Amino acid sequence: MDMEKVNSMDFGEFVDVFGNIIERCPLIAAAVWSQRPFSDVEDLEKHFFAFIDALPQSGQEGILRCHPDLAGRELQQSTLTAESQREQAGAGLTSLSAAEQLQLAELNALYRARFGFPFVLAARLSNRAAVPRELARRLRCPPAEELRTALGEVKKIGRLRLADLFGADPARL
Ligand SMILES: NC(=O)N[C@H]1NC(=O)NC1=O
Repeated sequence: MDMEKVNSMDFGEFVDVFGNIIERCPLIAAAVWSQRPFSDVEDLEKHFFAFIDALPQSGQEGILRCHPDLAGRELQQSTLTAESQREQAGAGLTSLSAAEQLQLAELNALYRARFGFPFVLAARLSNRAAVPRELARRLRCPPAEELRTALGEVKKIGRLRLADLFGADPARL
């Protein structure tokens, strides 16, 4: 895909293609469409991120709440989005032992109880051993810092998804 094609997309097509750059938040793609034309992928990405940054805290927490748990119920029930399924599988989270699943479920529940939103991590940059370690570490962070960290992970996920669509190297975005 190239930018000329993106800039010529009508609203419906744009939201179909970019609606899940931020997990289950097509509203963000809908808002970004109004800001076309985009000069390059980096510029497009900036608009997604600026929308997130401009939200009040309740909206930012809402974005986090749109994310499925890592190795959670939706993975078990095969109701994840295609992108999330691929990311979680890539990190080995679809082949956890029963004990690993239980450990992650307990940590996910503790995290949600403490912060009021699910634990979000760019699974493609992690692996099945690192996920529970990172979760346990972030559980001890102050809430304001944790919100910033979690939104940073949302952006990493978005950057990787954009890079997939454009066949780009995410490090160069
Ligand atoms: N909870 C959570 O981090 N979920 C997200 N992470 C990721 O890489 N894909 C997701 O859906």
